[in-house]
Amino acid sequence: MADQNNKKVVKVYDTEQDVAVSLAKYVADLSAKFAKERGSFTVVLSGGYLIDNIRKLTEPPYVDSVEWSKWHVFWVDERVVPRNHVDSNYKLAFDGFLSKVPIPAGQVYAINDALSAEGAAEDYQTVLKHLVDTGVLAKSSVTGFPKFDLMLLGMGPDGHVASLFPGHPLLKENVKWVTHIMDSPKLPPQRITFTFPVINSSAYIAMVVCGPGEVDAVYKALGKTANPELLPVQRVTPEEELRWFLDKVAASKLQE
Ligand SMILES: O=C(O)[C@H](O)[C@@H](O)[C@H](O)[C@H](O)COP(=O)(O)O
Repeated sequence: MADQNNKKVVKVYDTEQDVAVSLAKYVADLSAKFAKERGSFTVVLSGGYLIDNIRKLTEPPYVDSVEWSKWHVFWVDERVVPRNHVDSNYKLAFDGFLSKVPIPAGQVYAINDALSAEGAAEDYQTVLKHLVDTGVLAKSSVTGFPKFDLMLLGMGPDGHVASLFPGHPLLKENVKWVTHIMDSPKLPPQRITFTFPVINSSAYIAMVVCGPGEVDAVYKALGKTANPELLPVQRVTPEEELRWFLDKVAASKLQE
């Protein structure tokens, strides 16, 4: 299924293993493209199952063939906990991915865990502004917001992406690049998150959803019945391509 108008591609694979294989190739191809075109590759991670879904990148051939030295790694959202806490998205990514590939430590932009939620969001935005000024991070000529090369996102059962939850006032934030939330319905409650203008200024987004937990949300987001109130995930419209990676279980209602 491909929709040229809004640059959305929906791919359904038999198993989660097939998703992981295809996702690794997709990421590696984009890494090669941006390393060649821009000399750097800016990749945004989320928490949840996504880190497990990208595990094939830590294995041959990718662990040897990807130009890891060009990678700059960011988080679309982070929980306000110490970096070694079990709830930390940084820890999740480090244990499952970053500790297994040779990305230079100075190119991994963790959230400052010594600050409050508000302070950490401001600090992260300052880091991003500096990287735009130095040309590591591109800037969208359409929106003026930073333009990440690739965001790797998951979706929650309520259709949330990053820490942007249904009905929450933060969905409307259109000035800040990074903001904070003190009342996240998914615990822990204090988080920092990219805003929609930043998410939607990115070049490519992979939306990775496998297993039974999000069957209804996938159907609401992609099914034929129009959903009167847009889920956060339905507001995701990157500049080049939004590609859904689903396994058959997650897509089961779509295929009825
Ligand atoms: O900090 C977080 O909670 C994540 O970054 C969040 O945005 C996640 O990607 C979705 O909630 C999907 O989570 P699952 O993959 O666990 O369903």
